[in-house]
Amino acid sequence: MALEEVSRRGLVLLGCGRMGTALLKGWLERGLAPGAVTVLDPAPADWLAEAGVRVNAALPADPAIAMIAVKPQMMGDALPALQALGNGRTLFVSIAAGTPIAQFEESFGSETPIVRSMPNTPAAIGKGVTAMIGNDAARAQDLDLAEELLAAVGSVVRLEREDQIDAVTGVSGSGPAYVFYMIECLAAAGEAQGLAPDLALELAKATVEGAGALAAGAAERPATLRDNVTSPNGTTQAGLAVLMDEGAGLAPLIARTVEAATARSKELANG
Ligand SMILES: NC(=O)C1=CN([C@@H]2O[C@H](COP(=O)(O)OP(=O)(O)OC[C@H]3O[C@@H](n4cnc5c(N)ncnc54)[C@H](OP(=O)(O)O)[C@@H]3O)[C@@H](O)[C@H]2O)C=CC1
Ligand SMILES: O=C(O)[C@@H]1CCC=N1
Repeated sequence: MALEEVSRRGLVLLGCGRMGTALLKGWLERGLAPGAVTVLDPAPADWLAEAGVRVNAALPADPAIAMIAVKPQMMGDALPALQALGNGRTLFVSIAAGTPIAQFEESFGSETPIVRSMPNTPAAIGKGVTAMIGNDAARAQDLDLAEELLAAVGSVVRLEREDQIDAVTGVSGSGPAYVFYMIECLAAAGEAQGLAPDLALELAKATVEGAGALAAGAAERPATLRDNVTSPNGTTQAGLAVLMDEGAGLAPLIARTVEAATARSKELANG
């Protein structure tokens, strides 16, 4: 339904880099009309015009959505292009890390409905997860529209407070990169144990894919699924003794990783 409304009224995408592309590809594949999309980007990729998307064209009069997908550091340069849509019916949806709602209200007016969200790149294949929260001007139907749009490319959670988004960024916004690195490390470790590089990578990718799908679909908690792999005094137990070491294992490492990303999100918000 959201994609129908957006196809009718239009969507402006400010910044079409890695994350903007992931979302847009997800929406186009799920039925968003390419001609309803206006991309504003200084170096747009060729596929956009080829797909029928309007590129660096005039703003539509009353688009349903103005999506902000530029780097936090580019906001000052980029936001004026959307000025004309402020304080109107257009719902602004930001995906930018570390950019508070207050900054958008300052740019576009406090009557502007704004949703701040944090998606992740698996949205490109409909497997993203996005957390979102609206400002005071965002009415129930605005939040529903944002949620439906984001739900077209994965799952959506609504936050209670804006400051939760820093930790969300540290966990799920940045999280795909941690998992990709896990794949890299698993493959490299396989190579170190004598496997050919292609085989090690194939095994690592398939293992993460399969374990992720199993965890997502199972009624059991991940700890139970882990136990199911672990035979007493077997190979997994030997491996986990290293990975679950209290001081040097994965838990403290991941805790520090998420803490650093969360701290960086807060830092970005303070300029
Ligand atoms: N990548 C990710 O996994 C995620 C990113 N985000 C957020 O999404 C936003 C975009 O990140 P990401 O896609 O990775 O970054 P990218 O650099 O890949 O994309 C940003 C795009 O904006 C363009 N741009 C720069 N200046 C302007 C301008 N004045 N007007 C319009 N477009 C402009 C850039 O063009 P050029 O390259 O030519 O400068 C680029 O194409 C960030 O705020 C980030 O925090 C959120 C969740 C996940
Ligand atoms: O690295 C970043 O700052 C962005 C936000 C979450 C993922 N990428």
